Amino acid sequence: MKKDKKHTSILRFYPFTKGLRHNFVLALISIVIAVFANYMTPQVIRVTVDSVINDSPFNLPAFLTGWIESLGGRAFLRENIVLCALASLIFAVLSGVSTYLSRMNMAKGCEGTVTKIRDTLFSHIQRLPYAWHNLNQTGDIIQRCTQDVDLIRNFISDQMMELVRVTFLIVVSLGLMFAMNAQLALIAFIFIPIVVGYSLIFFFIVGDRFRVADEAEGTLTAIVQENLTGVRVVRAFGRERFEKDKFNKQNELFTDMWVRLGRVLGLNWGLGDLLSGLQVITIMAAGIFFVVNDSITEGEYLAFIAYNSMLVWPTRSLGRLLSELSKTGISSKRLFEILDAEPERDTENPVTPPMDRDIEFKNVNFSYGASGEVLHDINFKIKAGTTLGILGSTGSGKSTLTYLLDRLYELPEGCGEITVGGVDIRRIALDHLRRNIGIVLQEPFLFSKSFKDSISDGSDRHDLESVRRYARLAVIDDTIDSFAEGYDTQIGERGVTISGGQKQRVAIARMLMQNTPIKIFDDSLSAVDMETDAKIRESINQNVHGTTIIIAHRITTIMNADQIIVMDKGRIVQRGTHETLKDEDGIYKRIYDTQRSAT
Ligand SMILES: Nc1ncnc2c1ncn2[C@@H]1O[C@H](COP(=O)(O)OP(=O)(O)OP(=O)(O)O)[C@@H](O)[C@H]1O
Repeated sequence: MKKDKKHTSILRFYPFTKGLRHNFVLALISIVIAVFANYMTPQVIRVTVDSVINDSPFNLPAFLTGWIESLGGRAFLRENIVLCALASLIFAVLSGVSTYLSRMNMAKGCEGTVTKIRDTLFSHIQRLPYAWHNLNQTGDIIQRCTQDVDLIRNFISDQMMELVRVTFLIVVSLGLMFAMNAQLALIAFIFIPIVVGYSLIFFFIVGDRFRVADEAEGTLTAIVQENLTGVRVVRAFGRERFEKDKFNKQNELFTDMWVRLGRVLGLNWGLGDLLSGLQVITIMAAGIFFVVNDSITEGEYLAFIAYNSMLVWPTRSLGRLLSELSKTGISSKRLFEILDAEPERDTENPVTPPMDRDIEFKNVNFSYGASGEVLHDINFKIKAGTTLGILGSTGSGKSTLTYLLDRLYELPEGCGEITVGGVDIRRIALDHLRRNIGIVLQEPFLFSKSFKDSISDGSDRHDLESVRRYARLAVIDDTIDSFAEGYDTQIGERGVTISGGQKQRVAIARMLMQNTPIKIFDDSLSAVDMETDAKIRESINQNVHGTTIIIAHRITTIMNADQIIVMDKGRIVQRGTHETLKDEDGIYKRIYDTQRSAT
């Protein structure tokens, strides 16, 4: 995947919060109220100890002192000491309710935002070019869409709120401590820049190690995914041991990365705890010294210790949050590497011409990149409604012709032209182009659905009878009926396993049902026996209309085509009909003779 050189900040996710920002604001307000309520309890203790139990004057804002005096002052509170406990209870309830409201609003805002991120990622991936998918490992993409999105979710739901809360806690704690005793507060404060400073150093070290660990995990996921997808090849070639070794090696590398990351995190937390412990002991000892010297009252000392413990925890959290933030930064960068990838686009003012017209390749040259040209000077025309057969050795460029026609790969300007009805396909709306071209691949992919849904592609427009009609054309009807649940039989992971040839025939039925004016069979009869191959071709010839391209290695599959081209090393080396080519010296005749003598 192309590495993003730009500074990618988590702030780039801000647009995804649209429509949910009120939830974040409410969560923020609730958190501030909760912090305020938390901080009031030590004040209640201080006033109770110093001014209700002892005789110090009420050190409170004027309006509160006035209100207490109007009730009857110290004497009234001593008689009704339960009121002091009630005040604590009110603040505890206020804190609980506000915490609940902040969590609830945060969950709404966060889950809504993450849902949008996931939706955007998924639909963006749908629109990314086929070439992008070929270049990037599926496992790594899955890992980014799950694990990295989860880290963003953690950031929004926990870290972001925590950052606000912790900053607010630190500011309020320090404010109250400075108001009570500036010297003692200064001692408490000195530790903060030290903890935050060393956390910043870890922020960069952790970020780097996390990136390496995350990439290693992406590779590990890709190995598992490849192994599961290619399970048949693994078994058939006895590659289990090789695959296991490959997995173990990557697993060890991945473990090693996390152990190294854990070591740094452990050091970070350990050092942080040590510093926090030192700070608490220092404040306790200094506080006692201040009480003995009458610089602060006992109530103030108790409140001070309470505020200091409230300060220690957020300061530690700030350090932890900074190291977590560096992980989030890496994850957001990895997600934006996907989101910034250029999707497939139509040209300006795309056209939607009729597609049941002649197809023409004119002077087409093509390469997949640095690997050299795979198509050289390709010229041919398929008259509308006729069939073109393509024969050629492996790697001669047959499939590339169909990729270009379907614009799975774009033919660059200056590399020739492909037209349908005289219109350059680069000007045709992609959606229109692909809706009008049906392709069956050699190894078709079938989703885990019933036979009926696989053939009708889940569309409700088709009843069983019409599905059956296309299954018959693809000579798969009898096979489907032989399953106990017939057309409702589930195929794939949760259902029956069908053979390669059966898969090809289901895919052919699916394509025929789409009834596209252009149909491509890319070596899609390779896994069926010759007799079935003949039956399928026969039924298609008689019942299906439109322009057809058949790529095959078997002469019998293409021999009835209106014209045949023979490809070799990216060039058309022969063209004609079966009748002309079978007698012409060249690849076609050689293959024909070989295959004829083998039957
Ligand atoms: N996505 C790709 N990236 C780079 N090179 C590719 C890509 N796809 C195919 N090629 C190369 O292009 C050449 C033509 O491949 P293509 O699949 O078109 O051949 P083919 O004639 O269809 O082969 P086969 O009969 O084996 O399916 C081959 O050398 C192949 O390695």
